[in-house]
Amino acid sequence: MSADPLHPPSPNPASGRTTARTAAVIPAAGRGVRLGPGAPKALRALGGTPMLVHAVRAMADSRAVSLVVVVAPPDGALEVKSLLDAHALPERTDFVVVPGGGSRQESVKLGLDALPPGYDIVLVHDAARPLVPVDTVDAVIEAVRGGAPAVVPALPLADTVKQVEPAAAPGDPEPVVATPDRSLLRAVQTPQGFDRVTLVRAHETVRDDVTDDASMVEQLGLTVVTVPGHEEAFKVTRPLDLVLAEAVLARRRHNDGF
Ligand SMILES: Nc1ccn([C@@H]2O[C@H](COP(=O)(O)OP(=O)(O)OP(=O)(O)O)[C@@H](O)[C@H]2O)c(=O)n1
Ligand SMILES: C[C@](O)(CO)[C@H](O)COP(=O)(O)O
Repeated sequence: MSADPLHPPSPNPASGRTTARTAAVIPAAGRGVRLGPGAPKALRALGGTPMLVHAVRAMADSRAVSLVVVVAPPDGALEVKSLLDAHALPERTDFVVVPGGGSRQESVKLGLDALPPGYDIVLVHDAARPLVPVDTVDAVIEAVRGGAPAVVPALPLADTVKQVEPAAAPGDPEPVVATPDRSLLRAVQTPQGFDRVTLVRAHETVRDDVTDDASMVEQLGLTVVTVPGHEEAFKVTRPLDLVLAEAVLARRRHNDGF
């Protein structure tokens, strides 16, 4: 049968397959240098529970997610395994823990390598985004099921953005060279969702250091699309973020009657 030019084959093998199985990879091997001294960031407490446990629950809360691969600090896989065993997690979800690498990108690749066959859709979610709502997770999965090979949750920017040149000497002011059109800029979050074949190809092909997985798919020349992100999916990066995360969690618990 010859190819139909009006209906080319979908670039996404998971397209339209509402039964496609979904796994989440959670890179959690970072130190959290910007958060300040202490345990590895993913293991620090938020509302008395390690941030990583919140992030794992956020993925497992989606009924579509049946496997979560946690990428632990390189020497902390056993500790992370015990931690997950000690916390109540949904029984319908399987968990795998693997040691991570020296960069986020390496850690995600190690998580992908540990994925068993049979999962066509893969989410990549930062342990450092413990409060992402399940509706955001499900919106990402739906968009991948709908045919997009790569999907990112995104929010408009609240601040005006300036492009600068490096300062002439440390401590000197940086000259502003441009003010990009803010209406066309987005801050992207996780989970980012992918058809598995595309994500594996991106990690095998792209050698540049990048800060998110979607940009690797962009480098393959494929289209990445956005779905609405959520303010509560923010990344705990600096100390003030942890204060905000505690406040958001306390409000949720109050609203839920805990
Ligand atoms: N070698 C690394 C580095 C980062 N990550 C993970 O990637 C996510 C990205 O969040 P980020 O705030 O960049 O985490 P850190 O790298 O830990 O932060 P910092 O740069 O402040 O050390 C985190 O869940 C982090 O654990 C990882 O799995 N492996
Ligand atoms: C993946 C990410 O969270 C999307 O916003 C972000 O790029 C991670 O960047 P970081 O420099 O590792 O914090």
